[in-house]
Amino acid sequence: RRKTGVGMSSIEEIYPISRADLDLVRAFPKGFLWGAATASYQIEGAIKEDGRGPSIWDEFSATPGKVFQGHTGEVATDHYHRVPEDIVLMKELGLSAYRFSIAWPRVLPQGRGAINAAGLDFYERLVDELLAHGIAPFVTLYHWDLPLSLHKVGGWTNRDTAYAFADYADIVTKRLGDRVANWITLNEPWCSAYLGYGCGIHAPGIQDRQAAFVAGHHLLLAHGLALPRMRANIKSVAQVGLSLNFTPTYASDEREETKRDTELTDLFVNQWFISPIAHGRYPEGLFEALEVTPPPMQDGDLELIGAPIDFLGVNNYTRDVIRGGTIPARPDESVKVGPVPGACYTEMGWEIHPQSFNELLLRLYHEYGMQALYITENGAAFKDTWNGDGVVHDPRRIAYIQEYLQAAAEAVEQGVPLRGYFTWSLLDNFEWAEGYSKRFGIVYVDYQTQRRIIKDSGHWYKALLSAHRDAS
Ligand SMILES: OC[C@@H]1[C@@H](O)[C@H](O)[C@@H](O)c2nc(CNc3ccccc3)cn21
Repeated sequence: RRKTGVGMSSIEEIYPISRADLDLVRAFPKGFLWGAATASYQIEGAIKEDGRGPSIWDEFSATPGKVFQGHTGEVATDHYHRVPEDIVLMKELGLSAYRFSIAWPRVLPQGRGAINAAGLDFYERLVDELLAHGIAPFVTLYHWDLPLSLHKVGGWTNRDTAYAFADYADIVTKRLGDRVANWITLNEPWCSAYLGYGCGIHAPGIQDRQAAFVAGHHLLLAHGLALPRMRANIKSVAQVGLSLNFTPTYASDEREETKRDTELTDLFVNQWFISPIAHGRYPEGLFEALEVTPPPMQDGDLELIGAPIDFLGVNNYTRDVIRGGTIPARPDESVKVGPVPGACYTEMGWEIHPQSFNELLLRLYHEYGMQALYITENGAAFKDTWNGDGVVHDPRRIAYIQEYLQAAAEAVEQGVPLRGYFTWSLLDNFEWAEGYSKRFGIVYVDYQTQRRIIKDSGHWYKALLSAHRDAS
């Protein structure tokens, strides 16, 4: 074990940080939260244990052809049985916060009605263990694992599901609202709506654009209905937000059709959800561009949806470069060009482009008036290999996080109210339709043994977080 080459303090770690890293962390204010993120279906396993009910992802991943090599979340990283060791790992990494999601079907196996005490108890123990280790819980209430019984009566295309979500949020915040100060209602409703009901590559696997917009509205309504119920149960200092995914869109050339298609893609990918949340209205031209009719709304819906949030969770990984079609292509069919000369890509085929991350943060602050932002997901999948000892070299992930943090630091210096950063992900885990073929963790998981091995990026992240503590 050797001391860092240039650190200000005697940080003992396997992976040295650079002078540039030390300058980087100084850009972030005292109290900036450094964390890692996960989600229930991707890490817990134990899908039939202690009264958990089935979710749409249980059914979808068990359906042949839906997930890479038929992988499922049945075992995942077995986190359900490894909470104490995984929290020791978080402590070892020096995390000041941990973002995780609660599985709705563990708490309400039928989605509504009877509460599964063992499910609530599991999350209470998880929260108490985090607090005992000085790690702030950031709780996502919905990260895509909808109770199957609600899907059977329409899922997110049924307005009642929004009311069921508000009841679920009420139950969870009644139990944990005295201890959890950071709440995220929904993770990426765009993915739930469009990937789940529009193109169908995610659960429940429906291919119907109109249904996607009906589902999207009910997801937003769920958020809006839950807000007051949650605020009644949590401490006055606690904060509630939601996490939205953004993929900034750039024109590949100066042609008018390219500029038009780029703007329409931006409408569809980036404005669809932030506009109702920030401005209480859907973006002008969205429904026409997608050739759908406006989803059924009731009076008061948009006011509920546009109620103030305390922070916006920003999930960003990449950008899209668009080339215009000769006829107006629907934005969900826009032509994404690649590879971009000189660009680098992750294993997901996502371009590494920190500049677009910086520009996104500035836009969310200036155009949408967000008064507090957390990066609730940012990270990269690369071909990580483990040779059976305690080391996993992942220099490209270190470089990716360094570059994106540099872009975030510049946004902070430009006045963006960024309060924290959660890398995706703490652990390698079930990557939805890609199964276990894609590794995003700063900790490697050997799925044969469930052994956790901190990657070089985890050691580097630990040293960076320590340097920030020393510099604050
Ligand atoms: O793919 C990595 C993670 C995933 O594991 C998380 O559960 C999910 O919250 C998540 N969202 C994104 C970004 N979303 C996105 C959506 C459409 C195209 C590209 C990225 C990446 N990720």
